Amino acid sequence: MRKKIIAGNWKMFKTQAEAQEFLQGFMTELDETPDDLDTVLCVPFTTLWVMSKSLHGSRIKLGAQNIHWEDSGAYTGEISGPMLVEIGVRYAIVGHSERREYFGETDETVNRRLKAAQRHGLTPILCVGETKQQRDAGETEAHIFSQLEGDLVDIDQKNLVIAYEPIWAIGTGETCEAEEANRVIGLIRSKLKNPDVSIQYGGSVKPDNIDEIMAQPEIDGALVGGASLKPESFARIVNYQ
Ligand SMILES: O=C[C@H](O)COP(=O)(O)O
Repeated sequence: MRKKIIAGNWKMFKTQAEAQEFLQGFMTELDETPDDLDTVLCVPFTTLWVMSKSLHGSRIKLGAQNIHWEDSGAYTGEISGPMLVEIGVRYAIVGHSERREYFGETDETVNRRLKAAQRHGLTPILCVGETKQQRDAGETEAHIFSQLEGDLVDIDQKNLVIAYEPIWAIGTGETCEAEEANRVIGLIRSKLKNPDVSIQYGGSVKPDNIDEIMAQPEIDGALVGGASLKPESFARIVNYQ
């Protein structure tokens, strides 16, 4: 059965003090979440530990924004599976378009990072999506299929989440129409071996569009950037109707 997963991706925002302040407000605003919904906060590495302590015993799960393919080694600036697992992390975003664009992530390194996450029992959230140029050129499907082909080589699809994030909708306020996101996510699902993989939509998800997004039959959740930074807006998203 497909699980619903709403994850906040804080990107490079919030100090430890700001993270704790967020949590106080967020917990107050949050309704009782249903059993089939995972709420996840993917926070910067520096706030993982304090968040892990604060979230102990709560139903909110912790996520990292990246993971290295090796368990240890001379990889300055990277973080490994054992380091994340030790402090209670459960999810790891892999292959976000910002990692692909600014930090040279390729389908091959994404594939290696996915394998590392699974090896350590973490659930990877694999991000795929097209640029505006690719969409305008009618290359959306071909691009996403090519990403999936490279990223998913020898990946166990039993412990995997995919996020469809059209790059042109990230941080722009320009949301992909819910029906269109539903269509692309259906196409992504048609390429998977396991039909029960949860597939999220990401890209300018806000309190005022989450209900329509979550009403789509193919969409199992959301990966939320900007709107996950404010307690009241992220709580409204998690409390979707
Ligand atoms: O990981 C989250 C996405 O990049 C979406 O970001 P956004 O909600 O600010 O558009």
